[in-house]
Amino acid sequence: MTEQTAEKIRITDSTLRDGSHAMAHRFTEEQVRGVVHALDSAGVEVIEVTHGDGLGGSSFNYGFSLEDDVKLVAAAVDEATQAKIAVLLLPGLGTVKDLKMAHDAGASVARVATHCTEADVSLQHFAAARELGMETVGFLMLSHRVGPEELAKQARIMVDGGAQCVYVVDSAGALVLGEAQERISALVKEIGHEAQVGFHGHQNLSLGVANSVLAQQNGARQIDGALCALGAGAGNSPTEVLVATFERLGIPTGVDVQGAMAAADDVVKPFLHRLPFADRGAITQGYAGVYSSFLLHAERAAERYGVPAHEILQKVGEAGYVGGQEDMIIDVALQLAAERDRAS
Ligand SMILES: C[C@H](O)CC(=O)C(=O)O
Ligand SMILES: [Mn+2]
Repeated sequence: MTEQTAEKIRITDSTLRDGSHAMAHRFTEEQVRGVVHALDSAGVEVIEVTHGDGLGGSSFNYGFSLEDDVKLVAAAVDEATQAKIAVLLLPGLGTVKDLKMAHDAGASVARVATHCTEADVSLQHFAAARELGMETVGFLMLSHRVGPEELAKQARIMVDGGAQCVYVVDSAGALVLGEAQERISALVKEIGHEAQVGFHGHQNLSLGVANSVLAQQNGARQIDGALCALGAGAGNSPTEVLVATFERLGIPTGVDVQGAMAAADDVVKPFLHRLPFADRGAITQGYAGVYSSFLLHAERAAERYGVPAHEILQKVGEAGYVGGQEDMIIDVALQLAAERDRAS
């Protein structure tokens, strides 16, 4: 083991939020308690618990949750001894009222997510979160869609609005090494003296962990992961791999590597029906820059209309659809089915 003298980074585990996409939002209270107990015991400091699309996400368009978000947040808070419980909120989907209810249930970190060019819609949610005394984190989704300078300007808007950290969110798993690095550097330059910078990776091109290491080397101090990579698309950077890799690099995370590996293998793996995997659909998401949470929606449309999921995702990428436009997946599937019928 290398001697650890570098600045500590904070791992936020999103198994119980990004993993909700991969679980079709079917987490039970028992699963939430088991995962929180294991992560908390391993020393993970922040655990995110919400519907995959955040507070208020349970709906026809995004998929209904099995259990109410606030009930799961309360269970997570009850189970944790040291970890803070975070919630995600997409303005317009989740409201300030939802945030207050999550706060009343014990959530202490508010992560407010917007499309990478729409930071201004987060302002009232940051103000409300700060007023509630919550820690605030901004999430700039689909960060590959704009260049580093524009992304840094959006991060500035979030920080001026009350964000204490802003994440480069590689929602499509599309950022390739230097592309992640230059976005992190631009944010650190713009907001680094006032706020932290974070990185949220997806494994569609299998670069989540490598991009996270580059993010840390370029000044990111908060990094997201999920046990067994459980997340949308090919999943997130696996928490257990992140902590093992950072330990080998001499970067302290405060997380016990054996504890994280046990949490993945003994707690999460047994309830998974399918392990996140870079199959043709997920790779297409990274390659064509498609929002990872569109995967299951595309697979369902593929089955319903008899067209390949990867073809739907390729077209969705070409059209540039963003989170919230899940209904367009059906539209694309119908167009492909019509083309197929004309051709035959
Ligand atoms: C709502 C999204 O799933 C947030 C996220 O994790 C991402 O964009 O990636
Ligand atoms: Mn994600």
